[in-house]
Amino acid sequence: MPAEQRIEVLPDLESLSQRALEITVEQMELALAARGRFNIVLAGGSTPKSLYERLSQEALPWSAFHVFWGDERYVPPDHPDSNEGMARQAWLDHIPIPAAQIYPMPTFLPDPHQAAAQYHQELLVYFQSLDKPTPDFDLVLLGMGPDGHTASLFPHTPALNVTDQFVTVGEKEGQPRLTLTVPVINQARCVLFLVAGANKQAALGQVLTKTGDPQAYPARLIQPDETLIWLLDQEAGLGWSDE
Ligand SMILES: O=C1O[C@H](COP(=O)(O)O)[C@@H](O)[C@H](O)[C@H]1O
Repeated sequence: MPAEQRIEVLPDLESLSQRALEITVEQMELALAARGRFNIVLAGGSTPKSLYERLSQEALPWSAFHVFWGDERYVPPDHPDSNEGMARQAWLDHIPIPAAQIYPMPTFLPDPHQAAAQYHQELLVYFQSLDKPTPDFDLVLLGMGPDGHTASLFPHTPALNVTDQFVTVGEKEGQPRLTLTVPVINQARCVLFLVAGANKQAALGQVLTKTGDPQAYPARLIQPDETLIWLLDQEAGLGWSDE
């Protein structure tokens, strides 16, 4: 159960993205004040694109950013489905984050299991250099699909139950994807869900009422100890508000 949990419903995707920008900057400020760097995990899919475009227009202390991904389709970065490619085009290509502080998932390797193991190792080495045995990200951005999946944690798949790795192989319609595992996401200081569109309403009902089976609605598995924020647009969040 998160120490702080809230749901905010915004009129549309643009206002949701603006609110996500404000929260990202708040979390960045907290992280910089406490630890001098900001470890952020990016979501894929379509919803975060407008947030990334807004970030590209900001003047932030980019040299303190360390950027990771929560999931990736097993395609090269110049493929239209690539989460890395989308984030670079919308945001990262336009601001001076040092290249060495951007940590894409290694989809260039022939075997996704090998890639998951390599990204696990990259995270282990990075966080050990900060004296942390396991990743404790400052902010994890997540989306949610109409089926209740988040990152590439799809309903009724083995990836949901992986607890001994930071990264594993998810699968959608026979296509492999890389994904952070549930324990790693739950160890973040703040998890911020961005959910837009009427086609998410039914799954949200299962996830937010806590009645849904977590294996059927994997977003239910995301319960960080510290802060969990849901930003919903009006269409997705009809009837939802914690106020
Ligand atoms: O497949 C994916 O979709 C989810 C949700 O995407 P959206 O397009 O509905 O915003 C996303 O969280 C995940 O990263 C992505 O790979």
